Amino acid sequence: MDDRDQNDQDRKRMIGRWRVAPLLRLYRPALVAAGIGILLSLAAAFAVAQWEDRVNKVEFESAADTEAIVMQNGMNEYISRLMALRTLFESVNEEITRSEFETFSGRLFEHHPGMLRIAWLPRVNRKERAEYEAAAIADGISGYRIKSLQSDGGFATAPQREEHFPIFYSTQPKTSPVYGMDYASIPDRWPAIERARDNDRIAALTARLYEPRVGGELPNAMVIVPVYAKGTSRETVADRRRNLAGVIVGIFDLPLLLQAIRATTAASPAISVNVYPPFTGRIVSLEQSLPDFSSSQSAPQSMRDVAQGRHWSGSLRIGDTDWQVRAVPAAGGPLVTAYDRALTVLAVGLLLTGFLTAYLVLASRNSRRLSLANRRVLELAQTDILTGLPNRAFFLGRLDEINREMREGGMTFAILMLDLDRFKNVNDSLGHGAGDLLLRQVAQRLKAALREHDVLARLGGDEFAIIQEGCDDQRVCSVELASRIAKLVAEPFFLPGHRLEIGTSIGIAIAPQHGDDQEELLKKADLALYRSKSAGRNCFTIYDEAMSAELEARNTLEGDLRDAIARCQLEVHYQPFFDVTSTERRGFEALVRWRHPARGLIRPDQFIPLAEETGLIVPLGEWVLRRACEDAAAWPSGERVAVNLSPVQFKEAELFDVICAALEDSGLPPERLEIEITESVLLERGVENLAFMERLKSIGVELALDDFGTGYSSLSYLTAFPFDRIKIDKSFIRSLTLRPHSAAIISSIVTLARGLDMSVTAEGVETQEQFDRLKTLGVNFAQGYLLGRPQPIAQIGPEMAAVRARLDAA
Ligand SMILES: Nc1nc2c(ncn2[C@@H]2O[C@@H]3COP(=O)(O)O[C@H]4[C@@H](O)[C@H](n5cnc6c(=O)[nH]c(N)nc65)O[C@@H]4COP(=O)(O)O[C@H]3[C@H]2O)c(=O)[nH]1
Repeated sequence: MDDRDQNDQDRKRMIGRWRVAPLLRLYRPALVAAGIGILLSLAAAFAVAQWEDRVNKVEFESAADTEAIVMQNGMNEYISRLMALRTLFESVNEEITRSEFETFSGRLFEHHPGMLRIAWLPRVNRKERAEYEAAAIADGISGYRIKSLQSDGGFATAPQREEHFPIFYSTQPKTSPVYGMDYASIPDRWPAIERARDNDRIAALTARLYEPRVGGELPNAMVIVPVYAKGTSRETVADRRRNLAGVIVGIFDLPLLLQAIRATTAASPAISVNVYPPFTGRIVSLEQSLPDFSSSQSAPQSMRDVAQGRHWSGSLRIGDTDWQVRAVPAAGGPLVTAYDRALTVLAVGLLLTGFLTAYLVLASRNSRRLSLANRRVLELAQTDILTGLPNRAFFLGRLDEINREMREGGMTFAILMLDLDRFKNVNDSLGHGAGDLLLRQVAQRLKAALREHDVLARLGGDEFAIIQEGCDDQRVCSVELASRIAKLVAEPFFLPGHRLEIGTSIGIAIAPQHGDDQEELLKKADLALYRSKSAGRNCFTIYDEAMSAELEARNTLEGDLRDAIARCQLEVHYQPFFDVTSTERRGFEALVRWRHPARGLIRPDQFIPLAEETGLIVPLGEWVLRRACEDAAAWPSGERVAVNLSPVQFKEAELFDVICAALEDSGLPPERLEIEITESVLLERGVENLAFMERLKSIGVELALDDFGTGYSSLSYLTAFPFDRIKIDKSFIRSLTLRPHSAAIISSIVTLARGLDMSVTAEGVETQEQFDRLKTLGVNFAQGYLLGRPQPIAQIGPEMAAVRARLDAA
């Protein structure tokens, strides 16, 4: 795994703390919609099903009502035919002959297919028995005799009794054995005859035929119509018993009868009607005797079936009995609730739910994609591309979070601000590619020094920051970490072809001790860092309150400095420099002073860095330049003025014009102006600065390399840039008489300068001894307290006289 992958994972781990979102939560809207949709669809389908059911019920009951009325009318019609036969029997004077009976019955059969059999059973008393039997035989029924039905189904000659009701006429062929069968001898039929007789009403019962119709296994409806003797009274039961002439028996094939009625009345095929025998004292197994009068195969098979499903109950009056009628919707017919509308509603509901769910799933997916993309953008926005570390934005966000957590939890944490020392040099000398490589290596080392939950970020450039938390003693912990880091970063780095040594300055602020808001803590860590930097780099500093006081003082100073230029509080002092050989004065270096109304005279060391940081050096420098040119214009023509230019001024595009304007306005010849620059100017913008220096040289201005020996003192600068003079820093001069190798260095500088056609000025010459040694070493010019301190312009004259005397005496 390379560094970038590792960084990627680390970053994801950090950012991942707040980005976990379960899939279920993502699809929650779709799932909720699906759930609600299914429930609503089911509820709507259920409501529609109920409604369909109600509508069907009403339709079914109305159809069943109609059907029952039609059946009753049809049955009444059959009964009325038998009543007509009774009328025939009761109205004629003569006895009805067999042929008349057959003719009448034949008509009945013709129009009423449900009429299975008709018979005439005269009332025969004991005395008339023989006469009747003889008459029947004479009428063509051979062997006619009054018979009683035996339990084995056979016949025996009926025993003598008071009265018999034998079949005399019948629609059966004359050869049928039923002729002569005495109904008075059959247990269930005799009571029916008695009921009919006593009540003068048609009695009805279920009966199995002695000679069943082929395939007719179901009981038939038998009706018994009493026939009384013509002209006799039937007022009282006694009258009726006395005057009964016989009974007409009609046997209905109920299935056929009802089907015929339904056929002729165009009954609705949507219902199936079943008729059951009336309840009687006998135990009748209704399940077993269930007749199915419908044509449907799938009709209910039992009363229980009927009762369980949708059904209609009524009765069919046959004679003196009420037959039970049950109607059910014909299977597969229109009155069976098909629930097609409910199913349609359910299907449409589910379809819509499906569409909505699919839409929400897609929308959720899209939003997830979008949020992932957003997260990626956020990750990128919070990542430093170069090192893969979190960037400033992430750091500040995290700092805010940790700050809040800590405030609530009452714990502490530390911020460590890091700034690499001399990184700029690497960038400038080896190029940005090398600088980038170095930053990556630094990032890796820093990461290695941290625990997993510490936050490390690159804030930009060569600035890194760390949040360290979770220590018992945060101060001790942060110091340990800072020293570990300082040591790690001080170790050499190896870039292709280069071994580099840098360092890091660290500023530490501890929360909540040093503040409880993000801005304050960062400011204090920065202050501490600033202190580390000014303390000599590759060290760490913990913030203390004095730093803030210092900052405050600095801020005040900055404000004052802004006013200083406008209020003419700045002064230029001049320090002379002399030709070492001739002891002739060659000119003055212009050194700015600030006459502060409260603090008195302030030296440039105390405000130039501030002016450079704040950019005030630009107007300040221009003011000094103009003043120096103006003052120098009045000096003897052989004396020059040297003016310091800050690296910050070098970045100003108008600097050349500013110098030209100062020369022009003052009338000072350019050859009498010397510009002093430090090596740091050469470190950056080398090409541009070289061009600028060439331009100055082209108009005659001289250039001096100031403070030589304090910075990098790269000899390559001397050859690359067109300097006229090298100014050896006073630190060398100070050690000149103390350390022998200082003299050797100065000697080589002099040799080098000569070779490059440059002159050498020694700064900070304070003693005669130094002066003499410099003279011996071949230094061209000397400047220092021995020769004259920086003085206001007004004091230059008297001072100079004293100096001259001193030099001459030497
Ligand atoms: N100990 C000791 N010191 C001596 C002796 N002879 C001269 N000096 C001091 O050495 C400094 C020489 O100036 P510098 O190296 O250009 O160093 C200057 C220069 O870099 C900067 N500076 C002064 N004026 C200006 C200005 O107008 N513009 C800019 N950009 N920088 C300025 O401030 C620095 C300090 O200036 P000063 O405080 O005036 O300090 C001056 C001067 O007073 C000596 O014998 N012994």
